[in-house]
Amino acid sequence: MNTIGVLALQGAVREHIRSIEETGAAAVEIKRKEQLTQIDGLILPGGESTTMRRLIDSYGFFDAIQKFGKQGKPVFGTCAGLILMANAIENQEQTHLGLMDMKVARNAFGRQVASFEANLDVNDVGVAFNAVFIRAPYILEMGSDVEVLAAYKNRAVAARQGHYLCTAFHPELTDDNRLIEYFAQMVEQSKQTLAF
Ligand SMILES: NC(=O)CC[C@H](N)C(=O)O
Repeated sequence: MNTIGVLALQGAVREHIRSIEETGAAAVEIKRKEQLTQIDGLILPGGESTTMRRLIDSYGFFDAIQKFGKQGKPVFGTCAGLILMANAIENQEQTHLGLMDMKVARNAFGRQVASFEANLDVNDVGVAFNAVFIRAPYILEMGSDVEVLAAYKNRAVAARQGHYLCTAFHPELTDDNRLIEYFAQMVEQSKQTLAF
């Protein structure tokens, strides 16, 4: 059985744990970096990216997560997790894990529409997702290795780069598990590849 961890320093952890379990994979809350060796894929949840970054540093996760990704193990960032994965952030000098070749804008849909839901199709995954956006970022620019999977009002809001996946919205807040199932398949494929 595959085991998927959720970085459990801050943010929407419990909802991800539930959705992972519903795919049939084992779910673990990751609170110490040593636990990363026990999982096959990692989710970086939504929350507040600057707070999460502070906690990543204080618990010594920074190098450990980068190493996890460089080993070819899948990582899925939702909302603040997407910001953590980007290698550039608009109007901000500090970047975080830099796993994906993309520049993101934070709180990008503006104050009036801080939270909203939209009906989205996600390439490779399915149609008619009820996507929940909460003070969401979007992807402004990306390298040629990054494939946009979904857009809202012409803004890229879901993308994949090899074994890295990100969404600006929160799939864990609905009971539509197609995105987490897609990630679980990425985890299964990488496990088979890495075994050889
Ligand atoms: N729902 C979310 O994860 C919001 C992300 C938050 N606006 C940030 O910049 O980190």
